[in-house]
Amino acid sequence: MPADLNPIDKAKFVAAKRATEFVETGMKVGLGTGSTAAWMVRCLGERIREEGLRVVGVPTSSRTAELARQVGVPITTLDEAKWLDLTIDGADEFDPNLALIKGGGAALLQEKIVATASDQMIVIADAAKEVAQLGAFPLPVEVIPFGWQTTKALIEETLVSLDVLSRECSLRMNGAKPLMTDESNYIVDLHLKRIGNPRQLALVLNQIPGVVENGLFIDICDIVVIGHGDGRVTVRDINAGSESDDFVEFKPSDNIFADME
Ligand SMILES: O=C(CO)[C@H](O)[C@H](O)COP(=O)(O)O
Repeated sequence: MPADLNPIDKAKFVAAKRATEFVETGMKVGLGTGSTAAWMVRCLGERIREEGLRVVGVPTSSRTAELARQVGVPITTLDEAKWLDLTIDGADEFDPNLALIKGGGAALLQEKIVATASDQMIVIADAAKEVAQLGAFPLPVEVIPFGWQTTKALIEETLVSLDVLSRECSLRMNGAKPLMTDESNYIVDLHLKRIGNPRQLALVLNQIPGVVENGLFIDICDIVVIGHGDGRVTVRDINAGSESDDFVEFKPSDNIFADME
């Protein structure tokens, strides 16, 4: 077991742990992807073992599916579950309206499908992910491999016309080869100026032939749980217009690190 976590991982852990308190027995839960979502899956596994919580998860990536199996979270497919009570996922950036940039872990397509098929989406993030305006984090766009260079050129043309392009878009690589998503697509990362109108950009991008989905999540996230390195957690609910702070005890059990050994 790691002796201790660095402040960022601690912040991710406490956000994840606090968010799992929203999960009740009998729920169908979308399981996000990424390092913060991985803590949430581990914390859910712990609640299943220790409290007998009964849930079924729908993973948003093959990586999350593997972790869920390892830590004892039962999983099913979205087609089987059809509609979910809750999705808990990480984000690369969130703004004051809880618009998000996601896809740093290349799972944005399944993440958007699963979150949209949920009554509620909770984002878990360390405080560094909060921004006044989206756009510092490169915006991931999933494209089909066929003609990807043409698609990329069309994306850049569109970004120039909207005056948001900062520099040339890049194809995400995995070593010497293009990174392949779980759906066998590519990811093009868009390097942008700050995004003035994320809703417009999301719509325009998805109209370009070859684009499968973009990493802007607009009007999908309901609650953000923000973790801080000292164990403080802020819960912001956009629909209720509320915000509250509390502390989550940082006491991960030895078991929770089992999959990391
Ligand atoms: O969108 C995602 C994966 O596609 C992740 O949720 C996002 O990249 C945040 O990851 P992390 O929690 O590791 O910072």
